[in-house]
Amino acid sequence: MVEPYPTRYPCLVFFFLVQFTLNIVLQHSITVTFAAMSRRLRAFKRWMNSQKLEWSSTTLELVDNGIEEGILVKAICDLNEGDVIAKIPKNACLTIKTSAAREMIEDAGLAGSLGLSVAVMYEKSLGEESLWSGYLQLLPDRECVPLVWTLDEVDKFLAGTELHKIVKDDKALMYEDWKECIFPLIESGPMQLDPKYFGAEQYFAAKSLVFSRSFEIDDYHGYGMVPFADLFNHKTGAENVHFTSVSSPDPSSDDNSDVEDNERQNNDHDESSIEDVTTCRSGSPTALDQTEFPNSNEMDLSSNSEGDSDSLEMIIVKEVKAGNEVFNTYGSMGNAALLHRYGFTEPNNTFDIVNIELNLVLDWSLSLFTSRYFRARLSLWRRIGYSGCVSQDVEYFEISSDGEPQFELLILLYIIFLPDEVYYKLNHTLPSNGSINKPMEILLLDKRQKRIPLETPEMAKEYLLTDEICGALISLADSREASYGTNPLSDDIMSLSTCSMRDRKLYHSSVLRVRERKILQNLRTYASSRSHQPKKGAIMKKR
Ligand SMILES: C[S@@+](CC[C@H](N)C(=O)[O-])C[C@H]1O[C@@H](n2cnc3c(N)ncnc32)[C@H](O)[C@@H]1O
Repeated sequence: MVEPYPTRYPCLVFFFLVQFTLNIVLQHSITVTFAAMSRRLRAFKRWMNSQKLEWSSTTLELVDNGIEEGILVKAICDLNEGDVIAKIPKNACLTIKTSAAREMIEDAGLAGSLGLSVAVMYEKSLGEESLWSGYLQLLPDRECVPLVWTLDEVDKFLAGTELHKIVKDDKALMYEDWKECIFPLIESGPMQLDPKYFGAEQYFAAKSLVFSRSFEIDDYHGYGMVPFADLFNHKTGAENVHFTSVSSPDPSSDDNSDVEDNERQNNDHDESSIEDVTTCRSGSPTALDQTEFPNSNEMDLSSNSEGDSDSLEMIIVKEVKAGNEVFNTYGSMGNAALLHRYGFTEPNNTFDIVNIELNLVLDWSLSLFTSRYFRARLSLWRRIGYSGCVSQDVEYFEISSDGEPQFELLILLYIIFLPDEVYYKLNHTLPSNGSINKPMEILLLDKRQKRIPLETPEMAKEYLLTDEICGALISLADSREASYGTNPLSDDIMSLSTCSMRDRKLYHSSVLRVRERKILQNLRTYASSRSHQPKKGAIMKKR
């Protein structure tokens, strides 16, 4: 007879019972978690109403994917260019000026991202009492940017990448800021701050939110946290909304408004990075401490000056079909900059770059030339008017995602390889100071029996890429690659393919590492395809 239950296997019954109960508990806890998620969204919506923050819930859907993945914004119906999708009163933005800690922050002389971080910490410390509690409860405690990783994680995940040193410097500099500016406020400030909310760790957490979510509002408010506007995710070069803090009398009648916005945004970038130094591209990360507010958030948040200049507007700049996510752009950034500031990367980011430090060029040159020789050639390069990019006192050259080296590096290598007679001739004919009009024509003098078109760097490149220089580029790529350790790129690619995106630190640092190593591979291909000799560095007698 078959027994109704397999009582002969009591252990098995027990096992099934435990598993059944566990499943119910697990399902319940998942439901509870997501219920809590939508609760936080409901609370936020109520808060927006209380602040007269206008948006249409029949046009846009706010989707809560949980603490890890956060919120995203979807279009419920087709959205067309020019549609205003939100109107945000400036008073609803959390800034130094609007915070209850304004007096303390201003009296302590704190401004910029440091002051705004203190405002965020203060409002968080007020809990339900804060005017922004309905907004703050929606935000993660911190953004998962490398700044808030432990030092061990920074070493483990970022070794060799463009971010390794920068993040370590960030952490040290920001700790100094905290000690110098915030610790005294806890000790003897006017507001009896609770140390539990104002420690170094809380400061780093607030700073991660400020860097990843703040926007420039206007001259009076400066940068601030802009509720609702900060819910849009980023997509490089494919944004749907614009957001600008520039007030124009009537945006619809201002034909130049787009141009002006773009110019302002570019200026924002210039202020905060090294782009103005040379022809450096935009993918390079800079220490957060130096960048102040890297997020120029290019969404169109225009001051509405028709009747109420106290509000900001978000406008659709590229149509969105119903059901699709509505994206913003945080700017044109490589993965190092994206990971640094926002804690994520994009798989095929064309703004990716790798840097070759001038020191690496020096190290390579010492295998062929004396240090005196290198310094003399470097000095000629500078006298002609060239320099690399500079960040935190480090001079470097960028290699773009397709492996193309920065023009200034090619010139430096060209000068290093100039035959002595040409070098001496050049050195003596050049004025000792003052600018040189046509440096390329001077440089390529020895090659100019026939006319060489030098109107653009592109034209000149063909003449600069000698076999020696191509060999040097390959050697430099090899030296830069050594910083990633001894495992081959294929190992990194394999581990990335098996890594879950939910493991954010590992996943995004792996994307960064693989992309950088592929750029170095592209640099080798770039050099090999232009050289006529078998590659593997230039073998020369030491001069
Ligand atoms: C201004 S918030 C955007 C809204 C955010 N998703 C939320 O939950 O509120 C910026 C953060 O969103 C996330 N994010 C934005 N765009 C992303 C993307 N393309 N891929 C992955 N994460 C993204 C990152 O964590 C980033 O620091």
